Amino acid sequence: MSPLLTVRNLTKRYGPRIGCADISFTLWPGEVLGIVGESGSGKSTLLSCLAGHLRPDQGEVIFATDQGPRDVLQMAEADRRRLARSDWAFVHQNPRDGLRMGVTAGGNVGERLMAVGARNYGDIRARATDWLGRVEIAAERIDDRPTAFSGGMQQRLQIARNLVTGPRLVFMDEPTGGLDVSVQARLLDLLRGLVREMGLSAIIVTHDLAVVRLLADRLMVMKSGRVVEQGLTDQVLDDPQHAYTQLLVSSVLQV
Ligand SMILES: Nc1ncnc2c1ncn2[C@@H]1O[C@H](COP(=O)(O)OP(=O)(O)OP(=O)(O)O)[C@@H](O)[C@H]1O
Repeated sequence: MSPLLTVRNLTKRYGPRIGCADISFTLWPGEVLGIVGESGSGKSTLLSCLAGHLRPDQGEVIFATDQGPRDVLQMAEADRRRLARSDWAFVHQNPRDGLRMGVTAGGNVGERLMAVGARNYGDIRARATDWLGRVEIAAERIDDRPTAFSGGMQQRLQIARNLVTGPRLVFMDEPTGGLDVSVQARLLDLLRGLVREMGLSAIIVTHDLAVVRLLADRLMVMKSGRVVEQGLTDQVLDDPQHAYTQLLVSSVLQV
């Protein structure tokens, strides 16, 4: 088996300030990597660089495309966009950033299928209905706009919109952030089911250790733009080696 994603020495500065520095890791197919750290540790910067939303200053991001491993950073913009559409998904913390609020729930899901070539209306609607069900949105809401949905429903719709095309790599930025605790628990449960069932490969940024405990196979702990510790999730959380991770785990650092 070859890696799905290989990241080498990724660095992004904002003027003199470090966004993230010298990040290297490998993601294997079917693996979920959690990235944790307090606010300002560089998690979002790293995720944005990986997903192509931000141009790093240095480094390599090698993705296993259908045509073999390619450095995403060296690709032509049009090729990278095509790859992002067909192979990747990005779940934003705020569903408004990942949904089209003026389009119906069914349209939000169906549009992604059309973007990768689906043309048959009946088929698209059937698959959209199926996916709404999988994220626990009643079929009768298919023609409602997300503006009529609660925050938790909007987030579940965003997840359906992102997973309907069967992406090979899913980026998630604080997927349960900004929701009530009970809504978070339900969403987390749903995500765990989908991750297992679909064998998803994902990179999840969060400051919530409960999220990574439930979803991530492996964990990367960031501080001041650098990785201070990485390993299997249970190992890192149960026996943290770095003093900063120990603080995070003991909840002294509430972020
Ligand atoms: N657009 C920007 N311009 C200048 N500095 C930035 C910018 N975005 C982030 N930074 C800085 O880069 C560092 C990493 O920030 P980043 O937002 O990646 O951290 P984070 O761990 O995602 O934090 P949060 O959880 O609050 O989103 C911080 O020092 C931050 O101030």
